[in-house]
Amino acid sequence: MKDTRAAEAVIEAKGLDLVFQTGDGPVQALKDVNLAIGQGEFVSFIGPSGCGKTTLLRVIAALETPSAGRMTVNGMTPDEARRARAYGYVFQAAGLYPWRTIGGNVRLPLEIMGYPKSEQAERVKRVLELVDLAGFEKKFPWQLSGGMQQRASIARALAFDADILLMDEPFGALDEIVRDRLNEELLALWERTGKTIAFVTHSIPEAVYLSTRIVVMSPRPGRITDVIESPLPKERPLEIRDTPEFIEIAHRVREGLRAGHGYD
Ligand SMILES: Nc1ncnc2c1ncn2[C@@H]1O[C@H](COP(=O)(O)OP(=O)(O)OP(=O)(O)O)[C@@H](O)[C@H]1O
Repeated sequence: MKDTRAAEAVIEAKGLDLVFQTGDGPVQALKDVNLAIGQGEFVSFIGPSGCGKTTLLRVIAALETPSAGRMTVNGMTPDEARRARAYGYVFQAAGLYPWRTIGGNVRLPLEIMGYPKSEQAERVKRVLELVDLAGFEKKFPWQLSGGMQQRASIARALAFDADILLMDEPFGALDEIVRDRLNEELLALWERTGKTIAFVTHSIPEAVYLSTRIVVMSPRPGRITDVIESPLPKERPLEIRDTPEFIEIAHRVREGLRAGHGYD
């Protein structure tokens, strides 16, 4: 599939293959993945379990090494990009350290990276405000709801102000109402900051609501089967999900999932 964004791509995969050697033989987690993500895009990856969504995100983050092909992040290798602090990573579970306060958790990457103390404090304050957690700095994770903990983990990923945010099913474990709210907040944050976001989800409505582009993947071998552009405006109240345009894109995503081996 030809991609016109290649020229200004911040994340670019070319002919990417990744094979895991397991006790049961080789597993082709990614096969011939070609994709270019442009500056400021919000790209979701959707597909059934085992289609390689997490593996692809992990390749971007230098946590997995491809068997063939090439991944570049800001024109660098993923490992160079990691060292250049090109991205923040948000996992499915909030993964906060229970013995550290919310502020202490958000500050951790800044401590590791050796930011001066005064700048640490200033950044922690700013990102907690950004995710609407001002005033919760001294609380411990167990004193916060699941949704608030996930917001704290987003704040932690934002703390060093990377241009790229990698998010692996960050809201998968939350109930629908909390998830709706965090979806709205994430969109507002994306609009305010202009970051490039790569987002893994199992949810069709979530993918359609959030994304400028939806990448549909299929398993065995893990590959991209469809890429759907969203014509929805940047400004998206939750009610947009009832519009014919939204329903039409959701339908196309569902069809894409079906064509690539059934989702339901
Ligand atoms: N470290 C590993 N060793 C061996 N096989 C692995 C490893 N990591 C992933 N796999 C396999 O690679 C394939 C893709 O896995 P991946 O976790 O990327 O899929 P996914 O689309 O994110 O799935 P899910 O939606 O369940 O999280 C699966 O078959 C998985 O079992």
